[in-house]
Amino acid sequence: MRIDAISIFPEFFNVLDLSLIGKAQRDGLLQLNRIQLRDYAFDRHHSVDDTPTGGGAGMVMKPEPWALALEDVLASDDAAVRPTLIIPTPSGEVFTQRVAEELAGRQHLVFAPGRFEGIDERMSHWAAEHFDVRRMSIGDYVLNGGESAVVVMVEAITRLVPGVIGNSESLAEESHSGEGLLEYPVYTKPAQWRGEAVPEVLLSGDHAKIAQWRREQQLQRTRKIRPDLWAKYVVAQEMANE
Ligand SMILES: N#Cc1c(-c2ccc3cc[nH]c3c2)n[nH]c1N
Repeated sequence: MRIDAISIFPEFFNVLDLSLIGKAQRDGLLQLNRIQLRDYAFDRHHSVDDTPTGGGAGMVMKPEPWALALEDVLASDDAAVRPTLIIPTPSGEVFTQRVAEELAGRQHLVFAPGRFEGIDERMSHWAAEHFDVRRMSIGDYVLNGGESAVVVMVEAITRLVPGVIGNSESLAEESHSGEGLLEYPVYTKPAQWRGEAVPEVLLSGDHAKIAQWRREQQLQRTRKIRPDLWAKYVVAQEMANE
């Protein structure tokens, strides 16, 4: 998988060189290119923003530097592959595990995190001629820019690429995977810690009972903590039993 991340703060993505995603890059499973947007602004100050047409507070990012950067990405891409352009925005579709699973199957992802009040709308209209454009939000809260969202999405997506996570079995038991239930509580040594013991069943060696306890914990947690996910789970169970 090739990933291009264009930003006025490309160093923001250095965190992706750590841990498993960094190793996946070194192993050749992922290619992560960081691109400085200001390299595509040719005035004396390499300015990438201007005042909002129609008035209003703040500044808006000009479309031209983005188009020039994206054209360079296209020029260095395999023409047979139509890249997916992900534009982080609070007004986008919600990024979920399902979306991460979908995008993990793509060959080439390009991220365009804006700053200021956002990017001139015409950029995404132009880009739609050359990319599959997805305006994406990582949640209902407001950030100062899209770079944090890119880090979140890249981690959620790339960990699903075969070979990136050593133990792919663990993916199936995680929150929001498979049936959409929350994950069960986990414990390790010591068996007794500051007055609290590990649940007895986990020490029993009875794998069937342990699996049953873990399943019950998933159901109880999901019902208590995420009634929205619980409702979806109940409907899915009813439909499966029809
Ligand atoms: N994704 C996402 C976002 C953002 C976001 C994205 C881009 C820009 C550019 C300026 N401000 C931004 C906020 N806020 N909250 C989210 N879930």
